[in-house]
Amino acid sequence: MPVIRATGLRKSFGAHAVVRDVSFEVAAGETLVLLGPSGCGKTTLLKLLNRLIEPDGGTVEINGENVLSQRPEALRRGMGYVIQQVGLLPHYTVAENIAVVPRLLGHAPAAIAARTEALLTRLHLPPARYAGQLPHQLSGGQQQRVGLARALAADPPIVLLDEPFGALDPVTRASIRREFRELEELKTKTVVLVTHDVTEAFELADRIMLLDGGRIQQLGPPRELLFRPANGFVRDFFAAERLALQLRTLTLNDIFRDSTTDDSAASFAANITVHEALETLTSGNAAAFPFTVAQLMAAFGEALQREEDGWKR
Ligand SMILES: Nc1ncnc2c1ncn2[C@@H]1O[C@H](COP(=O)(O)OP(=O)(O)OP(=O)(O)O)[C@@H](O)[C@H]1O
Repeated sequence: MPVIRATGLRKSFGAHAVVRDVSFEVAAGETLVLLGPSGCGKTTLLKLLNRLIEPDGGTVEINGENVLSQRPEALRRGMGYVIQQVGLLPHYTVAENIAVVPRLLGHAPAAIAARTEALLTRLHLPPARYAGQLPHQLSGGQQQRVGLARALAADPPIVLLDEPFGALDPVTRASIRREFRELEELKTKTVVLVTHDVTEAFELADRIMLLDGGRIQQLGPPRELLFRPANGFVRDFFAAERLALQLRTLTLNDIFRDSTTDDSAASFAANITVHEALETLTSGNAAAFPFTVAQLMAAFGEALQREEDGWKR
């Protein structure tokens, strides 16, 4: 049974239809990324899941139960929620901010303290230094980490994230994203994440839902949207970053799979991406793999050709 099942969701503001007949499922432990241009309805769709917005039509079921049969407060406590503006309480310390939901749930103070400490440590905010600080004493990136810690504090099985790295510069954004991806805490959770950043979507998603004008244009694994676009909108949406996305999507396994030039794919981690291998090879570690940059790029070119041919067939 899917953890989240949305069926025929519709929402208008006045005459403006913002979400139009949207249906999807999210499996346990899956990360679904809602992607699309500004105003396409991503945030509205996310808020329909935790009843911050009620639909005009359609249903949302969480673990098979219609959300309308649950009290909104109870529902939201089972779903961590991170908003773009972080929304930390300015007069609460970092630790107090993180403890808000566990306190509401009546968790024991000692358990809350232990959990707060563990989360701060994992998010690279040493508790001895940061637990007692106020939000305004932190950088934007640190505040967003606290926002994430707060969403995870009560250990909710579902986490909803609306542009969680939105306020950051690109470099900080990329590094926090890496930490986020490696966070043990999130690997077991069902995550729905909103972004308009294509690279972010490709790095984090198990599946991407690309929206335009309140409708799903395509829903599938990143490589499917890239290599099998369902329509012109999908193709155009990724056009500007196509090569970068292909480098991040194809793995060594993919490009050396049918290759006669190299059959030693098994001798290295074949599930790393071409992008990662290139970074390693060009950062002074030329002996890291049994192939050169030129051989890697040739194999990559051949793999792209195979994908294109497969598409034409
Ligand atoms: N409460 C509201 N009242 C009226 N219109 C709204 C309301 N909330 C959202 N809208 C409109 O609905 C449309 C979709 O908004 P939404 O925030 O879901 O888009 P989004 O894809 O998340 O965009 P962004 O990436 O810019 O945040 C927008 O045109 C917005 O102006």
